[in-house]
Amino acid sequence: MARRRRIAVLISGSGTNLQALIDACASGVLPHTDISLVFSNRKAAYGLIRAAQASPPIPTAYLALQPYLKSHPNSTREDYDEEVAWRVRKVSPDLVVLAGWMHVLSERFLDVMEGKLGEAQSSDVSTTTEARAIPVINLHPALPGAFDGANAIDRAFEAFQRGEIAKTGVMVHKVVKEVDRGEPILVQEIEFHDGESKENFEKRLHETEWTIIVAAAKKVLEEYIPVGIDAP
Ligand SMILES: Nc1nc2c(c(=O)[nH]1)N[C@@H](CN(C=O)c1ccc(C(=O)N[C@@H](CCC(=O)O)C(=O)O)cc1)CN2
Ligand SMILES: NCC(=O)N[C@@H]1O[C@H](COP(=O)([O-])[O-])[C@@H](O)[C@H]1O
Repeated sequence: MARRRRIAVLISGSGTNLQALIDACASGVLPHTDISLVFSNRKAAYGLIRAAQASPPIPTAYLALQPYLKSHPNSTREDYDEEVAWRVRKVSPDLVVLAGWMHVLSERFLDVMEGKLGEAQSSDVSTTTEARAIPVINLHPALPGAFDGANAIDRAFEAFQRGEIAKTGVMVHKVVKEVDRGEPILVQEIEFHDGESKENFEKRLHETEWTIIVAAAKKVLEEYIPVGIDAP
């Protein structure tokens, strides 16, 4: 009997994309798959409530950058990133999904996910990482190379209003050090409609996100751990 597949989801906000993943696991669209951790860098992230209200409830964790730095004198942002990575690695996910995670991750996070670092250095996390590399993917509301970084939706809509573009899109890509420059996994273009309100445009875009994030997770999980194959 093949073991179930595990996803860890990193969030910072309302968690509507997390909810899409929760629903996909529950409905079998993501077969034999569980979300084993929802991690937030913001205490008020509603996605933490979504996880707690899932059936069964999904374990959650929270760690924000500034409180971490205050409680760890002389620590750096990179130390924080590595701490986050060990806490995520502790649940041995098969896939890590950044779903509205609004923090740029340094290489220290990626090195831990790739299995390049040895024992956890943190006092909070006692684990020895296997060498297994864990894929990390990110949902970004823009086309490859178009509007990297934060506030991509607003920037794209404003560019359309200036007559500079006629379409934008949503992508899920592999996470690398360079923000939003990882290899695209899935891309969905979205046309702008003349006269359409920003609210309606955003509604269409978010609905596209909810579909593509599930499809991308399914694609990556199948590549790494096809259903029915015993995972490591
Ligand atoms: N190394 C990488 N880290 C992250 C990636 C990535 O591709 N590589 N994707 C982002 C997600 N994201 C866009 O998709 C994004 C999120 C946030 C920011 C940003 O400028 N964050 C600021 C803080 C903003 C805030 O707290 O409101 C920051 O980190 O200082 C840029 C891009 C996730 N990380
Ligand atoms: N650069 C990353 C970025 O802008 N991510 C965006 O944050 C929102 C999170 O919504 P959610 O918390 O409801 O899933 C989504 O629109 C996602 O594309």
